[in-house]
Amino acid sequence: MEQIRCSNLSIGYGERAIASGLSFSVNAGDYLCIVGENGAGKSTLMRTLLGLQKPVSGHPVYSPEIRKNEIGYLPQQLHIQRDFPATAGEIVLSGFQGQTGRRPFYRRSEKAEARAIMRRLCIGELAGRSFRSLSGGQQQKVLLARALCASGKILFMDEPVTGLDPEATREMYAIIGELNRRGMTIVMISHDILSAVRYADHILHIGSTCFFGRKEDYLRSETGKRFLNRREVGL
Ligand SMILES: Nc1ncnc2c1ncn2[C@@H]1O[C@H](COP(=O)(O)OP(=O)(O)OP(=O)(O)O)[C@@H](O)[C@H]1O
Repeated sequence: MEQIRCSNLSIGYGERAIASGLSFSVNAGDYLCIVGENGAGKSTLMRTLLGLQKPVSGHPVYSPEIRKNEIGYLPQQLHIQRDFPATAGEIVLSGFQGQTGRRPFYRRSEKAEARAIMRRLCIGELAGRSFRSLSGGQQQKVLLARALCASGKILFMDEPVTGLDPEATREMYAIIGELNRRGMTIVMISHDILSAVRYADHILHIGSTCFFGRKEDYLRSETGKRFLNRREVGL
């Protein structure tokens, strides 16, 4: 089932387009990686898909079956957010904030679900710990758990493994893979092209040349070959 479709979408700021002619679709259960050079507009595209940034022209179309509270977002992390003075449990629960409206408290069912999500990510025992005392990998799992409170169907992630050590990176990819196997649609920006082509089933490459399609076709395409070669020789 198709969940998102973009036809000839232009993204940018004000009148200025950063990337144009973007056409792609995302189906239920897809694992899509968005790749491309620095500054190509990957984060801008993700924010546009989430309705946080106005498109220059065109607009993303969501299936009517997708409700806003079924879409989770793990934004690119800034150091400043990591100093947040709250417990890990409070941070995870705040993922329900979009759904509480004016209600100044969380429902018992929300608390139970937050606990269940934390247990699923093996961070249940961190609930009472201060967020800023956690390691980078633990913090990222807490932020992923927070995003999962709001994502029944689609999870958007902007470079979720940046700054993590190899072990924490492997764990994050394993968790994301497991969520995808359970049916969650994954849309991820990745700088790590080798992991992108390892884990994703679809690739959207934006930049001076664009590509959208299955991973196998990306690997055979000129865009894909050029980008992978450049990365492998460390340019
Ligand atoms: N709020 C903004 N106003 C104007 N221009 C912006 C704004 N945010 C980003 N840009 C510009 O838009 C372009 C694309 O930025 P974006 O962060 O989307 O690229 P990216 O592909 O995610 O980059 P990176 O790989 O470095 O994370 C850049 O030239 C950036 O300077």
